[in-house]
Formats: sequence, C-alpha cells, structure tokens
Amino acid sequence: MTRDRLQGQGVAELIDRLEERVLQCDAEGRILFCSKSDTGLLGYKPPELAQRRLIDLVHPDDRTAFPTWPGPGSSSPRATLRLLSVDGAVGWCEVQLHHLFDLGSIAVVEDVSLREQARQQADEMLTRLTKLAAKVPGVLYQYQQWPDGRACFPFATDGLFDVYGVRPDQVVTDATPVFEILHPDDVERVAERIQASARTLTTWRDSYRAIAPDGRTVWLEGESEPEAMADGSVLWHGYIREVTEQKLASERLEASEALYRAIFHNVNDGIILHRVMPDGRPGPFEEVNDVACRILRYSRDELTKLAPGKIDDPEAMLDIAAIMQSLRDTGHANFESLLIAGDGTRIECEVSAHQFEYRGEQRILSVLRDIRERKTAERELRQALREMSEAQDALRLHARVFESTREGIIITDRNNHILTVNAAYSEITGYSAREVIGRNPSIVGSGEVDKSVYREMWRSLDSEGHWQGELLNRRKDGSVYPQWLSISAVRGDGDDVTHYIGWLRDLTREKEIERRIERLSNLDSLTGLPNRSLFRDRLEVQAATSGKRGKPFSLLYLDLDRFKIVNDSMGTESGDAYLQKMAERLVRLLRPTDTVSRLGGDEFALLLPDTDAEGAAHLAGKVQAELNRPHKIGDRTLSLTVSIGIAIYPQDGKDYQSLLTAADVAVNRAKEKGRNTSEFFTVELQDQARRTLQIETDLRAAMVKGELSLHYQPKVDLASGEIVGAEALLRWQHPERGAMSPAEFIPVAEETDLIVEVGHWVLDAALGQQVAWREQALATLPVAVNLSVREFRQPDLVDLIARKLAEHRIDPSLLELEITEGVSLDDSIGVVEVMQRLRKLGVAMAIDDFGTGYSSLSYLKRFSINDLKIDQSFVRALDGDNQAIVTAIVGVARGLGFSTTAEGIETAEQLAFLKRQGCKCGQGYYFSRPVPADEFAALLRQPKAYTDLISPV
Ligand SMILES: Nc1nc2c(ncn2[C@@H]2O[C@@H]3COP(=O)(O)O[C@H]4[C@@H](O)[C@H](n5cnc6c(=O)[nH]c(N)nc65)O[C@@H]4COP(=O)(O)O[C@H]3[C@H]2O)c(=O)[nH]1
Repeated sequence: MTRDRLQGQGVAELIDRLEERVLQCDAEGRILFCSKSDTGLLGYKPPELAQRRLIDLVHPDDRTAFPTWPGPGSSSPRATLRLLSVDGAVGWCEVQLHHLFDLGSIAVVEDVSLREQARQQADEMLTRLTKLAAKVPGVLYQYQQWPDGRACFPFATDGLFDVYGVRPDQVVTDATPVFEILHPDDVERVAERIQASARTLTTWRDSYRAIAPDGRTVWLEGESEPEAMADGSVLWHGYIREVTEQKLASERLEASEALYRAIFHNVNDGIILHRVMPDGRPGPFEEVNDVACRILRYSRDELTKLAPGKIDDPEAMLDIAAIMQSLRDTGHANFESLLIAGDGTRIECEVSAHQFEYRGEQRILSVLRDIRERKTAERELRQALREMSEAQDALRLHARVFESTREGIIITDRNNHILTVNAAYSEITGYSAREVIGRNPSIVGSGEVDKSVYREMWRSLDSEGHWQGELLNRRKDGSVYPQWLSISAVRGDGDDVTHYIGWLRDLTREKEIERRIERLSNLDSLTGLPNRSLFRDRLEVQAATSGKRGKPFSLLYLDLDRFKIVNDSMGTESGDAYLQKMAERLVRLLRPTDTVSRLGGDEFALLLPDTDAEGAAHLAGKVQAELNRPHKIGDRTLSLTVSIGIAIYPQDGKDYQSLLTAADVAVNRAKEKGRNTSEFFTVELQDQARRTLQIETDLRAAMVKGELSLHYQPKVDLASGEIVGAEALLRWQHPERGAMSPAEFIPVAEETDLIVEVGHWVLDAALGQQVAWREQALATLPVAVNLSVREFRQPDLVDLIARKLAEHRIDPSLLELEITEGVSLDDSIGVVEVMQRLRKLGVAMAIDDFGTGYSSLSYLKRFSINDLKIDQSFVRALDGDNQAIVTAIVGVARGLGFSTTAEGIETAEQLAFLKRQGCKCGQGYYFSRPVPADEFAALLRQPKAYTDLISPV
C-alpha cells in the first residue's frame, strides 16, 4: 500500500494533519490511498474509496472540468468541482492533480464547500446586486484614478452603456472613452471637481452634460465616495444617472415658475393671497403682486402686514359674511368693493376671489382690478347713452320733421354733393332721393336765373354762412317753378364747412295767390294796370337796382287834357272805355320791362328802366302821337291830347315821392304851357313847386295875421255909366314878397282844402264890408265873390252861404257868386241843383271867364244864372274872331235871358264895341282897377263918376 510507503517515510502522519485530503491514485485514476483515514472523503471511508476513480465522484455536470492527470513532476491547475458524497449530497472541493515521481499520481482535494458556499452566496449576492444594479437607472461604478493621471472604471454596471454608450469592459483599464463623450463645455469642470474630491476625499457630486450616441445632449448627475488606496490611487464608488428629463423638467419648472412669477407680478390685475382664519374670516395677506401694491399704494412689506379689513372702505358696506359663504360654497365670489389705498385715495375695485386648499389650509386668492376708469367710463357711457337716447329721440323727431315737413330739405356735403333729400323735396322737384343723391343740386336749375344770383349766394354762404332768396328751378318733368331757397352752411369743430342744408319751398301756389292778391290790390280795376301802390313799389325797387348799377330811369306823368269833357259830355261809361283804350295803347307801346300805371282819374304814370332824358323825351313823343290818335266810342270819334311831365332818376329825385312830385310839377307846367306837350322837371319847376308850398304855408298864416284884404272893382252899367255892383278880389300883402296876385296864390290854395278856408274868409270879409258900407249909409250894391271849383264842391255850400248871409244880415240879393265855366261843366257835383238852390236862396249867379270852356248851349240853358262874364282875353284883343265870339256870347246870353258883363275893358274902343253889341255891364281898368274898400266907398259917393267915360262913346 502506498500509504504504507507514505507512513513509512513519516509522511503519512503529516498528510493526515493536512486539512486537505491527499489521494494517491493509479494511472487510471483509481484511488489507492486517502488521507484522513478516520473521516475519509465525502462520507466515504477510505476503504470505500479504494478502487473508485476520483472522476466518478465528480458531479456529472462538472466532469468536463476535471483536470487531466499531469505528467511526472507536474501539477494540474486547481479545479473547483462538485463531488458527490456518499449520501448523494454535493460538496464543493478544490482538486489539484500532481505527479510525484515515485508516489505516482496524487490528488489533493480540499473541501471548499463552506468557502464555495460562501462564494456562491457571494456570487448570488453579486448576481442579485448586479441584477438590482441593472435595474437601477444609470450606472453604478467604481472609478479609480492614479496620481499620474491614469484612470479606469474597475467596475461598472451595464447601465454604463445606457449612460455613455460605452460598454463596461471598454473602460476597465482606461476611462478615456467615458470622458470623450462629455460635453466640451463641461468636461473641464467635471475633471476639476473630480480632482477636488480626490484632494479632499469628499463626496464628488456633479451634474453635467454629455453627447449621447444619437447626438442628443443629455444631462447626467453623479455622486460617489472617494477612497484612498494603498497604491496612492483614489477609488470612487458611486453612481451616475441620466437626468435629462428631470433637468429639463426642472428647467421647465424654473421657467414656468419664472413665467408664473412674471405673470403674477405683471398681470394687469392685483393679486393677493391670504389665509382663511379658523373662525372663517379672511386672514392677513401672505403674498401680493406688484400690481396690487401699485393699486393699493403700499409697499409689499406694508401690504403683507395688513388684512382685508384694513383696506375695505366701510362705506362700501361689503357683506363679508356673504362673500365668505359664497367662497365656502362655490369656491369663488365676485364683487365690487371700495378700497382705501395707502395714500387715502378711495379706489373702486372689482374683486374676483377664489378659495382653495393649499398645504392643508384654506387660502383665498383675490384678483383685484382697479375699475375707476371703467366706472368713470361707465358713468360717462351711461351719460352718453342717456344723451344719445335723448339725441336719438331728437334725431327721430328731426327725422320725422325731416320727412313730414312740407318744406323740401336737401343736405349736401362740403363739395355740394347731395347726401339726402326729404320726401317734400321729391314731391316738389319730381326727383326721387335715389336719383339725386351724389349729384349737384344744380340738376334742378332752370338756366333762367342770372349767374350773379348764384355768385351772390356763394359769397353770402362763405362770409355769412347763410343765404336765402328766390330762384327759378326746373322740375323733372321740365316745368319751371319759383322756389324760395334758404341755405345754411354747417360748420364742424374746425370751423370748416362740413355740410350745406337747404330748405326749399315751392312758391308756385303762393305766387298764384300773390298774383291774385296783387291783381286785386295792386292793379287798377278799370284798366288792369298796376295801381299807384304797385307803381310805387316797382319804382322803389327800380330805384334800389338803378342806385346799385348807377343807371338812370325815367318817370313820365301823363295827364289827359280835358278828359273831363268826355265824362261830362258822353257819360262816365264812355270815359271809362276811353281810359281802357288809352291803357291798352300805352301797354302796347312800351317794353315788357316798363311799367304803365293808372294813378287815378285820367292820370297815368310810366316807369321806364334804364332810360335817360333823351330816351324819355323820345318816348314822350311816341306816347303823345299814340294817344292823340282818334278813338271811336259808340258813334263818336274822340281825340284827346296828353300833357306829360318827365322826371329822371336820380337827378330829379331818388324815391317815389320826390320823383312823382317832380313829374307832377312838370306835368302841371306842361298844362300851363298850353297842354299837349311834355315838360321835363327842372330846377326852376322845382323852385316853383317849393314856392307853391311856401305860399300854401304862408297863406294859412296870412289869414290869421291879417295879411289878406279885399279889393273891389266896380261893375259899371255900360249904358248909364252907373256903378251897379262890385267884384271882390282877394289881395295878399306878403310880409316879404309884398303884394301877391291872387292868380299866383289862388291856384295854390285850390290844390288843397285851403281854398275853402280862404273862401270863408272872403265871404266874411265881403259881407262884413257890405255891412260897413251900409253903416256908412252908402248905396247898397251887390258884391260878386269868386268861388273856385273846390269851394263849389263843398257839400254844405248852400247852407254855408245862407248862414253867412244870416250872420251878417245881408240880403241874399246883394251877393253874387261867380263860378268859372269849368265849375259849371263838372256835373258830378250836381252843379245845376246847387245853382238852383242858391238861386232859390236869392243869391245871384254869374259864370266867370265865359268863352274859355266848352259849355254847350243846351247845358247852359239849364243853369240858373243871372250873368255871363265875358272872359277878358276876348275883350283885350278884339280882332275879328274875338269880336265874333263876343257878339255870339252876348247874343246867346240875351237869348237865354242872362245879362252879360265884359271883363278887362281898358279902352274906349273896347267899351264902344261892347256897347254896340249890347253888352249890359263891364269891368276894367278903363273904369277902375280893383281898389281897397275905402277907395271904393269914395267911388260910391260919386254916382256920376263914369258917366263921362260912357257918354263920348
Ligand atoms: N289886365 C287887366 N286886368 C283886369 C282888368 N280889370 C280887371 N282885371 C283883373 O282881372 C281879374 C278879374 O278877376 P277874375 O277873372 O275873376 O279872376 C280872378 C279870380 O279868378 C281870382 N280871384 C280873385 N279874388 C278871388 C277870390 O276872392 N276868390 C277866388 N276864388 N278867386 C279869386 O283871381 C283872378 C285874378 O284876380 P286879379 O288879379 O284881381 O285880377 C282880376 C282883376 O284885377 C283890366 O282892365 N285889365
């Protein structure tokens, strides 16, 4: 036995002491000897092991790992194998095979079950840890760094690949691949930190960027504990993980926080965060934003020391309980409040409060909005709305007025484009609003209005902002109509014209009515010509126009000569027809722009625009020629002449009154000059007219002042030379002008009622003188008194005469009234009847100036007269014709039973002729001029004074 050999050499005991089992095997590996004979191997007693191959004791799964038996003198590597124990259990053993020359093959088997178990446990642990580590996000590692700069990762979990894209085995000896992928901006810092950690042996902690294999920049975060190693190196144990998401999340969070902070402080609204107190009341402010500070005018520090109750204005009378209740129930409450700011200002705020739980406590986030501007705006808006509503009411009213007014309204823009028109406008013009909007108002122009009118219109609109006047416009149907237009310029804030508003009224109907009224009131009913009043208007309009244009115009005053004869001889109807005919002729003769007017009676007036003296004279000639043409009335043909007075504007007068007076003065002059002529008004005529006026004035005074007196001219019986009567002739001793002839002032007095007063004075004077003569016991002779037309026309003439005679107690037969032939021809006053009544009274009547009028004999016959007084014009120039006339008058008078008195006898020849003709009486200078009463009394005292003058004849 080998054991024996081992023992024999004293080795066996030594072997037995070894912990390991020493087995001697034969060349086939069969066990020959086993140490530890008491315990054996794996529960096998040494004898049980004999002849067993060692490999057969190896767990079948490990047999391949069983080393090959070595050659002489060599050893196999150690192999750790599982061996099967006698009871089938597995035990771990470390097996090394040797070949010890003489001893042959020796196997040293060490029971490493415990160790292996421990190792296995450690491996399992490691496996578990590795698995766990694999589960841990990131990488667990060991990093070792030597002072000479070498570095490696002795250990790293597979996560290294995930983190750096580098496998652990790539960096076991050199850490460079890991550092190569660090972000260039961070690599230096990372290295510095590692160095610092190495120096101080303090925990390395860092976060940094790396470039991932896919090119992404990733954030890594690591922490590891350094450990100084015996060889001078430092070994770190730690982890690294990717925190890109977290980093980004944190960045996002930071950004979001910054954003929210910015929003918190920069929102337009104030934000206040505060607690809810345990008793349910709002607690002090915890956080406020800048806007809240601005609104409430407190600093952040001041505000965060306050609570809501400190800034609420009690006047707002907030129902805090209700607000808190709403917050509790619904989580929010919106209300308006009045807050007192730090500087005492009252601030109207809108508050939107939200209640929420934060970290176990109820908090309120109140959002305040300063609504003062809004409130002011609201108030203003309300006011504006009110005003707008009122304005709308007004507008509606205006619109109603606009549409319902009967006046056309047209509104244009500043460029005179029509913006709108009302219904009345359409009705008047015939154009619908659609047809005229955008167009110029001139579309209704008739073209019949002088351009100067429009020029004046725009001038007035520009300077005064208003114009009104009459225009002729044209309707859509082409008809032209008169329209009254009133335009106002509307100015905007900048004083520029923004619109024009025109009100227009159709004057068609008014014009018609006007024309009718005018016809009635302004036209002469007989001839249809403008009457005096219209003539006056036209003249004044003409004066205004001519005044502006500096042009003359003429006024012709026409008086038909002796028209009375037509009336008297043919009746008023014929007279009217004659006047109508004359009117027609005048109208035909004149231009349409001229005006022919009948002023009354047989007086016409012509207004000739733009006509100077030359034109007026020319026209006067045409008028005379035209009116002189014979005109047939009934079976008679008449031809009357006309006297014309001409006045020229402006030299003869500038208004109606002065021009008409001038023309009147001129026509009187024409008549004085013998009629059938025209006369211009002259300064002399004017002077004469003035004189006339002066006479009139002075004559009134003269009666009062005793400047009047009567002279008496004896009336002589041509047969006997006796004074048979006297003619009272008025004398006026004017204080400045001396003795004035009645021929001068009587006609003036006749133009007015002054002659009536004068007549009264004369009657009183003449009758009074008779009384005086009577009292002087002089012969009582009839006195003849002249009566003018007006005096004769007095309605109470007969009563007046009777009264005067009675007053003076004069016998009516002692009064003779002389009326001119003209008076006797005026039948309108009932001459015959008045004469009869006077005759009945006992007063004698004489016709003065006989022969100058147109008395028809049949007419004369009806008169109750005593005497015909032959006009002195026939006596003065006793040529053949006049002798014949005188003879005829005397003959007629005799035939009709009247006596005759010749006036103006100045010579014995005249006297002789008259006597021969049988003229009864005579007056004249031949016998005596009219003399004062006392001189006449002297004549009465010499009854034979004229006998001598008579007898030689
Ligand atoms: N050349 C000339 N003239 C003679 C002669 N004899 C008399 N006369 C004038 O002839 C006029 C006669 O009066 P008459 O024809 O009635 O005309 C009168 C009469 O119409 C009017 N008149 C005079 N007195 C009165 C009056 O009291 N009442 C009215 N109504 N008229 C009066 O005034 C006229 C003028 O009166 P007188 O100037 O007094 O002028 C008087 C008288 O002075 C003569 O031989 N030769």
